[in-house]
Amino acid sequence: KGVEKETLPPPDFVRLQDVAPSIAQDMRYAGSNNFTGRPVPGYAAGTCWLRREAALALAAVQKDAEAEGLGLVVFDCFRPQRASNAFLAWAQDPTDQAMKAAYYPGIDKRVLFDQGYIAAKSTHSTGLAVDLGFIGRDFGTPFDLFDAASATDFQAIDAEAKANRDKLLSLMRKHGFENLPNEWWHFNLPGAAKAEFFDFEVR
Ligand SMILES: C[C@@H](N)C(=O)N[C@H](C)C(=O)O
Ligand SMILES: [Zn+2]
Repeated sequence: KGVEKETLPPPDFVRLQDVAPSIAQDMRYAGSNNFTGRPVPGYAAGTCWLRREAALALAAVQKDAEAEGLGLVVFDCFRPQRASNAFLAWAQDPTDQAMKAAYYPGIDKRVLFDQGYIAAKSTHSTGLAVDLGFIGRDFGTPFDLFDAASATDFQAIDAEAKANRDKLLSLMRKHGFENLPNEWWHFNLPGAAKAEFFDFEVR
């Protein structure tokens, strides 16, 4: 399917804040604390927008997490197509290595797309995908560390980090999400790859 050029969120998109206000939001692409080192085009604000079904499923995950003394924090939600386009341009610019040490120390940025760490047409642009963790918990690697150690079932991490990955995976699966195996933080609802893609600005 093509990308819908919308200026406003479609009616079946909601702000996560309106559905699950206790979920923390640390929307990394709206600021400079991300692998590009600067705010990403399309994120005018650090607001988590999702399709209603994804937001409701995430609210159910949060309820279960809170019952175990945990709290979710989201790092990315809906991602406008123009942001993915900017990621592609960034990956093709070898002169910009400002964030290499922090985000892709062992890999050439030009192969990040081929190796599946970033998608040219991302499920995030359907509003059915989310990047997240638990507040204050160690997952063995930081969000968006593009490295083999970020694979969800990577074994050579300490027991506490492994337990946190396993707990996040089981809670997300319980409420219908699928995980991207090479990134412990990335989840989407089934069918996201074939859903409609959007390009409205995040405000
Ligand atoms: C870039 C990372 N946070 C991510 O979401 N990766 C997947 C593959 C995507 O871009 O859809
Ligand atoms: Zn993601």
